[in-house]
Amino acid sequence: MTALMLSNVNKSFGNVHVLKDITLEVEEGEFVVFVGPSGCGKSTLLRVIAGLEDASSGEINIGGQQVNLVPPSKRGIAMVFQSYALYPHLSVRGNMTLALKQEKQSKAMIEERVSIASRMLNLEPYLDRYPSELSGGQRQRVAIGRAIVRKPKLFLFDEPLSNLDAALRMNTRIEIANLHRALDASMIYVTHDQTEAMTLADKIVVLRDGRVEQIGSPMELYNNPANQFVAGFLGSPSMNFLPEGLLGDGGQNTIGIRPEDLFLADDGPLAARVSHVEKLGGDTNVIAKVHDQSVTARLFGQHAISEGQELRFTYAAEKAYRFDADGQRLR
Ligand SMILES: Nc1ncnc2c1ncn2[C@@H]1O[C@H](COP(=O)(O)OP(=O)(O)OP(=O)(O)O)[C@@H](O)[C@H]1O
Repeated sequence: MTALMLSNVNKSFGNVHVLKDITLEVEEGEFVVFVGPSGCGKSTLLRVIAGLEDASSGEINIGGQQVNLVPPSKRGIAMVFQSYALYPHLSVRGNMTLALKQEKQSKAMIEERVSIASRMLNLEPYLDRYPSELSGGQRQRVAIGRAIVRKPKLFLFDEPLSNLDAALRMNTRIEIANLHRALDASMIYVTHDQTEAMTLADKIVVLRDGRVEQIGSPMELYNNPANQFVAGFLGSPSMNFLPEGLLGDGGQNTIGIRPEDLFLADDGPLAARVSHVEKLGGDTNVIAKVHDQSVTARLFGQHAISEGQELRFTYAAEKAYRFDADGQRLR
């Protein structure tokens, strides 16, 4: 069954058209990530799905039911916000049980659900603490616990990890992946962070300026981007784009080469002058100028390369992407 279906959803604030004809599906049990640059409409789309904003037109279907006119609390969804949005005057247990109490669920059922969720999230020692007595990571786990106990048909996460430091982000990312596996729930997750998108998603939806640019599995999008925007958006460091003319091919198109597909070669076609080197230990990122174009090469291992050095790079022809003047992929 389909957990969520959006058909031609539009949203305008006054005369600002923010979401443009969004059509997509989330299958039951699927983990779908929305990515895109700041302001492209990710949060607005999530809020329209949750019912916190009304769609201006189009249809929203959750678990087989059209929900355009159904209030948020009746949509069978639970949302986890970046800001956690916990009630400061309620304990962890109080925060986790509030919605169930409001739904007048039985005491035994509430106990059982809190017990299962707090065990899953390692929150058992903290049930009687208040949010102010918890770390950022613990607060985020409470916010997730509060969503889990409601057994929603669909989980919505709005940049849940962006307030955490790098190490905690990684741990929490792994916890969310484990949680998804354990709950077998349908989840939609908004993020800026492409590592989160690539590692968590069954399916990524790339948005740009309120439109869907491409939908696919992380590897489909990485290996087969439909256009220059998607090619440049996924991958870190980003894909290099060079005018075809620079590579001696004479055409007017743009050639895309990923940093990991550039290699040092004395007779390589790309003559470059190194402008910056990032030594990461396992890898070395070399940022260099080819004529006036900046390119980044990600070389495996450690290299004695320094600023100002002249190098030549090569690449395998089958690893090069071609885009026309409008940024559409040429095959
Ligand atoms: N209530 C509102 N009234 C008017 N414009 C709004 C409102 N909410 C959002 N917008 C506009 O809609 C666009 C999309 O905003 P949204 O917050 O959905 O983007 P986003 O992709 O989530 O961005 P970010 O990654 O920066 O959080 C922006 O141009 C924003 O200014």
